[in-house]
Amino acid sequence: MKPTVAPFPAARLRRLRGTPALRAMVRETTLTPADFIWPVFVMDGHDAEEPIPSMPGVSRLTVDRVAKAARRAEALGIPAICIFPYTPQEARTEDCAMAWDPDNIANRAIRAVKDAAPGIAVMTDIALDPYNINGQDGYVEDGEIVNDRTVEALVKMALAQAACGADILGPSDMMDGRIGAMRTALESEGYQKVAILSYTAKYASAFYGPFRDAVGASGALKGDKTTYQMDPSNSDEALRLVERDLAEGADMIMVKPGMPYLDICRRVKDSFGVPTFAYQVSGEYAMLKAASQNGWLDGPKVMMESLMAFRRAGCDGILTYFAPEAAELLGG
Ligand SMILES: NCC(=O)CCC(=O)O
Repeated sequence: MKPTVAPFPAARLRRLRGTPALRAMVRETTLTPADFIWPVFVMDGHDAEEPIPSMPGVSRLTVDRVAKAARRAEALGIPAICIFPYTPQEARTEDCAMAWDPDNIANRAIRAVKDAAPGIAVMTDIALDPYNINGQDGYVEDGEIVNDRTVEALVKMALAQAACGADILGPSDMMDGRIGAMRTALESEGYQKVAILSYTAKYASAFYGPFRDAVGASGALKGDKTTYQMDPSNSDEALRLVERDLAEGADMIMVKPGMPYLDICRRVKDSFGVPTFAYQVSGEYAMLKAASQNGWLDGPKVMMESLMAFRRAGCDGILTYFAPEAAELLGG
């Protein structure tokens, strides 16, 4: 559609920007607390939290405090919370068996949230990195991240999370074939209602640094993730991945990181029209927080502007550490 514009002065585009009422009338994009998924970090212990220095305002929470956070999310109108476990280095192993232990910290948090706030959708993370001795998302054999053996482990992890009541599984590992393998296993084990929000276009990004501090992976990670996460130079490849994940049974797809990849969000939404999410990752959060703490940016304003940008780029929702703060500002 080509907009019609009369010649000046018949057309003065500033007319509709003249007052708050006129601006509200012609606003094209909306942002509400229902657009957010709130990622939270869970750690062992009771009634405690531990601030994450590289993510000002974000703390790791014990399971009981995650349950409290879920009640807060519910009160604010945030529909979903996403759980990430913190694992100390000494608890990481080569076989990653803790990943599918029904009593690992993430699975205990899923159950606690379902108990405390049954109206909230619980999303999980599926990848081996929180449990892996070398911080990689897959098993490492002779220096290589192996695909098929990793997928078998991820399926076990998915089933354990589904058994604990997870509503949305978030495979973030970028192995090939994992969506199909999980979907088949979920169907055959009676978990037909469990949704998959696939981390489909997940780029090998330097913006994940603070997250690795948060989950205890910074010291653990050996090498990088460039043999499985996407090359930041690529865009067509993201569309092939979306097509593949949808064909394998993903219900929703994600682009990650967010702000530097809004072009990908727009292409994905325009090409497929499926529920599309973006992850405003830890580094994006840290940049905005650090600049606002220094007085270089207006924190609340850049937060809201950045979140609106995701919606304008076609995203149906945003995983963001700003979720509670933004929801409060929106009057949630
Ligand atoms: N699998 C989840 C992540 O890698 C999150 C990254 C971030 O927030 O930086």
